[in-house]
Amino acid sequence: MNEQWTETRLLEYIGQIELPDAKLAQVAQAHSDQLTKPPGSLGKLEAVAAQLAGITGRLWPDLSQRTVVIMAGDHGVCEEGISAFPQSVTPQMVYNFLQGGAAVNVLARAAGANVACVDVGVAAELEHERLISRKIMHGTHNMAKGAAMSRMQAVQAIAVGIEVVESLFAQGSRMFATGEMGIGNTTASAAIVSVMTGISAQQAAGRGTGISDTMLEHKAAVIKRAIAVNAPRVDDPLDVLGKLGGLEIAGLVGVIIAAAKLHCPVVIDGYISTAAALIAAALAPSCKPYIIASHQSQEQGHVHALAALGLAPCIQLDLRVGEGTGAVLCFHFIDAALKLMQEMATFASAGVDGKHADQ
Ligand SMILES: O=C(O)c1ccc[n+]([C@@H]2O[C@H](COP(=O)([O-])O)[C@@H](O)[C@H]2O)c1
Ligand SMILES: Cc1cc2nc[nH]c2cc1C
Repeated sequence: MNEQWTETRLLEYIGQIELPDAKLAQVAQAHSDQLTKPPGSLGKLEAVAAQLAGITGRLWPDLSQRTVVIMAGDHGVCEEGISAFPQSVTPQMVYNFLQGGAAVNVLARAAGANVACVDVGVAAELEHERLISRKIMHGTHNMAKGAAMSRMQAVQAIAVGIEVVESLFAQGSRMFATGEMGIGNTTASAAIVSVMTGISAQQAAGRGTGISDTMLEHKAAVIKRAIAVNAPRVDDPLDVLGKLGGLEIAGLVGVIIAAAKLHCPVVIDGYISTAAALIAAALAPSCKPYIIASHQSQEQGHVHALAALGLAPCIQLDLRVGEGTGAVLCFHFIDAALKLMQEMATFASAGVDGKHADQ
């Protein structure tokens, strides 16, 4: 473990996040308006290209080196019977990521992305040469009975995310996707989303890995109990994260914050990643313009979580696997947006009459 992070150090780090370059984003949009298409007709692809220019400070950023960071952690709340799968699947899937056989590995290879897998809190001893071992604790405590972790542990897990991204950046990565693995983490995410957005536990609870109607009702009751037992303070994101969070969710908070600090786009995945984004945005509002929402998950609370962040997802494929799958898929759209900006002819260069009837 590297040097301990204090809350003050974290807030100082957050204070260094700069706003994106709004002028360059405007220049990118003006260029887009010169391309041979009706203005705005490439929709979100145009908006993303302008956002990338603002984030990176370059009209044609080189984002070819990109990494999906998979944070793995376990959840004490599993003892309440809220998942369709046993906790042992978390370490087993970590080895699957490291061997390259999971859905996210296949999609990452197709999108030219590296996979970085981090043990931030798996409840088993893991050893592998490619594993980034930064375990804070062996899974969280059961949030239905008390705090999932201490405030200090939440800060340390955020610091893991920051340090991992700083190190990947030093190795050349310029775009990040958030991924995670943790049996039980849709319960922790739902609790966070419920507190941060004001939706009920029933609205926030989803089927996760595929639970029955009866289990879904029980899961909502567990989430409600966890919120009542812990009484998290909604205006204190570290309090919410410590009491209801997962270690991998905290790790992803750090990933988002560090990407913003380093002027890199960070593409968020499904429900768990968006719960992390809600905490990150509350802790560091300046990181919000660096976030790109990839997809809308099947988890019923996801649409509310994205709306609370003011984010619209790029795609809707009914995914609910997590791992960073949807975020990595979104890299293809980002590549497409940049290629259009760079390779399309302008009205002037192609001799196409670009005068709009209303002008
Ligand atoms: O990303 C999502 O929206 C998503 C939705 C449902 C399930 N998951 C994945 O499934 C696991 C959590 O499901 P559960 O039922 O154990 O809470 C965890 O490893 C997540 O990566 C992920
Ligand atoms: C098999 C399996 C793979 C996963 N990937 C992310 N969460 C998962 C949960 C399960 C159960």
